[in-house]
Amino acid sequence: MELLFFLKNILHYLKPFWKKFLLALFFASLTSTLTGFSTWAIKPIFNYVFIEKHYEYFKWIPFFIILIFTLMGCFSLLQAYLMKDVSTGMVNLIRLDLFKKCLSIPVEHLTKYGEGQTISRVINDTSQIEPILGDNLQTFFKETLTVFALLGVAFYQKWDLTLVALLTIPIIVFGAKALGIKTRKARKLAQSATGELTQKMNEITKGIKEIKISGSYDKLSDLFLKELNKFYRWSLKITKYREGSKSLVDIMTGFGGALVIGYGGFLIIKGSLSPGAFLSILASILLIFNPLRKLARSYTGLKEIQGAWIRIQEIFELPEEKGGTLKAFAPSQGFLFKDVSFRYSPQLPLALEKINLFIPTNKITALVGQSGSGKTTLVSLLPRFYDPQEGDIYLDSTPLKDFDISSLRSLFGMVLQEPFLFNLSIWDNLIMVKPSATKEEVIEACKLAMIHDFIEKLPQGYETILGKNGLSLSGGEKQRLALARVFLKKPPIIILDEATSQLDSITEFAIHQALENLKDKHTIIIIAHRLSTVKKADKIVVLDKGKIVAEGTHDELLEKSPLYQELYKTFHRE
Ligand SMILES: Nc1ncnc2c1ncn2[C@@H]1O[C@H](COP(=O)(O)OP(=O)(O)OP(=O)(O)O)[C@@H](O)[C@H]1O
Repeated sequence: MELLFFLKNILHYLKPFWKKFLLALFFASLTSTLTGFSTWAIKPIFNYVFIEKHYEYFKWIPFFIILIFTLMGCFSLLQAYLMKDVSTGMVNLIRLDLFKKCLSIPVEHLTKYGEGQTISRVINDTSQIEPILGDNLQTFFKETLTVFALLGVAFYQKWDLTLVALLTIPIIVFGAKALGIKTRKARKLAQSATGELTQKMNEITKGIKEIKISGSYDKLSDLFLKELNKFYRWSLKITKYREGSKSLVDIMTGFGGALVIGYGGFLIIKGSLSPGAFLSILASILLIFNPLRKLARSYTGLKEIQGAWIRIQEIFELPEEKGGTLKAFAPSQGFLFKDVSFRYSPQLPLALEKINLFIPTNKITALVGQSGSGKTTLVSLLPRFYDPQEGDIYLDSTPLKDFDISSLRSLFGMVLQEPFLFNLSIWDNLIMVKPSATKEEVIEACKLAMIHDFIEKLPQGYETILGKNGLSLSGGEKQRLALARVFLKKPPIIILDEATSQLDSITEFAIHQALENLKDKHTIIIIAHRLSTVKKADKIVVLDKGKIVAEGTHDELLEKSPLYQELYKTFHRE
């Protein structure tokens, strides 16, 4: 049942390639027919040429053999090429679907497995199944046809002798089944170890400076070695089971051959079987075991794919983001949080508790509080990166859940402390948020973000390709580019989460001046530790351990909020 479900899932990806697949099957059937024909022909040729002494035809036998084998070779090549085309195409479709799925599942689920494990599922697990899928599809269809063709010949010659030879088949079937189950488990665990290796490498490349300074080489190498050893052990087991199924068939070939020779010899002596028929059956039976060996291998291969597929399926089964049908609009009043509580997972404490808050439109609202107080979490609920477990958030008077999710997100522009930049030109990174932007608009946005002069000085200017993840830029330059994106898109709602933390005070002041000018038409939410940047905000919200403890203007809070006073004092001391 489980296998059927899996096959149904995999074969769904075969649909676009069915013509090539059928053509491949056609060539496979030609190869199998020729194999059957060549064994069937032994009897008449042997009896006619050697027993009945028509030696004048003897000279044609080598040509006949060369012709048959050349045709078989050509058909086999065509069939293998087409099958490879089909299997690679299928895996590409699976990868594309996985990629799209990753983009459409909620952030919390995507981060559940860790970056490395997720990447590994999309790239490594699929690449694991590709060669086996190609190999298996062709083996399965071609060898099944060959087995039937050879069985047909053998039964036609002498059915009872053929049945005797096939006494070994149940042993092969049960053996292959048991080994297949073990292979599936081993493949799943080997893939999990590969995922852990990718995860570790991912962490190492991200934290390379800290690792070098902390001198934690040995500890990390040990962890890496542990995963390598896991992979090594499971890979060896897979080979053991895979080769085991082939060896089982080899052993059974001996038994099958012995049975045919024993019983067949007895029939010849008794005079009820001609030597030509005996040879033909013996060739068929011995030839059957070769495709049977491949089929047994193909079965364990199928189980191997199933092991890798279980991990892929886990991603496919993750729920997708659900939105409503309403098209979102720029708020005319603002956002309202009503009794909102949120935790990242059931085991973790509340990150936000009973939040009641109004964020007015076309004003600057600032969120302040100590590290871990819930500021980033609070703003992450607005574009619905996460949904609260309790309470509701409203855009004007409509719950956020009623809006179509992508139209809701299109209202926002966000700049984070570590902005994300693509490995593309500066120009492409900028116009990503507004593909129709003119050169003048882009330059104006960059001037507002105080990055235009810097870009102009680069040898390739706006066409400069950024290093992977924008590594060639300093933290402050990345932040200014990300701010330029926001100035270019001019979205109705702008969220700046520590977006100017890496800028010098003069640049930061100039950017906040530019933001002030946007204030009348845009709702701006700022998270900042430097209180100088939020002093002018229309409303400042003070958070502490996931709760709102005070709200007001800078002056009001200085009077009434001890925590704000404390934060302000600390800031001035710094
Ligand atoms: N993805 C996550 N999974 C689990 N817990 C998280 C996650 N992100 C944040 N938290 C936890 O939620 C709480 C609030 O974190 P949040 O990032 O919102 O605080 P913050 O006020 O923005 O902090 P900072 O000023 O340091 O950025 C913290 O206890 C934090 O450990």
